[in-house]
Amino acid sequence: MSALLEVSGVSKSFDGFKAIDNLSFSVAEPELRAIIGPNGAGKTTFMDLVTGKTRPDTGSIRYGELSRDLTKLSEAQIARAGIGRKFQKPTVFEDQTVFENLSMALASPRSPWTVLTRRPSMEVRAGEVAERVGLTAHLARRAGVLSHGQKQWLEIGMLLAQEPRLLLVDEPAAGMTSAERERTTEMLVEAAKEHAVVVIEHDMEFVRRLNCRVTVLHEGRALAEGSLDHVCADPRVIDVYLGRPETEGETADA
Ligand SMILES: Nc1ncnc2c1ncn2[C@@H]1O[C@H](COP(=O)(O)OP(=O)(O)OP(=O)(O)O)[C@@H](O)[C@H]1O
Repeated sequence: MSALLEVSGVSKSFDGFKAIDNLSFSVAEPELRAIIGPNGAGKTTFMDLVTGKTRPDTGSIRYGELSRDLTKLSEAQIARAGIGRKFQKPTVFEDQTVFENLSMALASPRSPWTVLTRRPSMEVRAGEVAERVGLTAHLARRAGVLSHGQKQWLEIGMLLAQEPRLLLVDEPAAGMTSAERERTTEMLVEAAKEHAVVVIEHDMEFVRRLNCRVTVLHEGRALAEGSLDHVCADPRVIDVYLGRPETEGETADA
């Protein structure tokens, strides 16, 4: 495993308020990483910085073998470089079928080398992606009639179809049933065998099932990093996020 993304000494202020404060963070390829932390810790801002939606005041964000500085690239260039982002709310084309949604995503691969290689047909590839996200039986259905969880899976599928190297996923479990949450963890664990996957999540059971390295953000800094058990035992993490057992247990502030 080598570092795919290397964030070094990044700070970002909004009207004098430091949302990200000298943050350093790296992710390997492949790797599954969870980011947890209290509201306002800077988790979304972190994703905004990596995807070019927000520019850092200081620091560098390097990516890939050529260590390209993402702070110099546009959002579109960053997406084309293989960084996919899933926002909290699903954004699928509700009037199109699952197959059509996946086909549209497949038609615009992010990685330049995918267009140079001979590819199986759209039907085959859409079928493969649908299987990865548990939607094989729903290919002909309109996306609008899917459950919330299925829409989230479809969007994950649309991102996977574009063959990202780094996938950023913001609170995928929100609003899902427990069965859907379980299926989603399996999906992300599977995806992280090939890609770098960074997941922001408040649901601690979900994070536990991801069984991966966890970074705790607090006031724009990485407060702790390691296994979930390791960070959960850190008194600083208990103070700012988990709360003492007699008050909140592991529920955090979801
Ligand atoms: N565009 C902006 N303008 C002003 N302040 C901002 C902006 N974006 C973020 N902030 C502030 O930066 C801080 C970090 O916000 P951010 O949304 O990154 O936190 P978060 O960890 O994602 O929180 P949550 O868990 O609630 O989503 C917050 O205090 C927020 O109000």
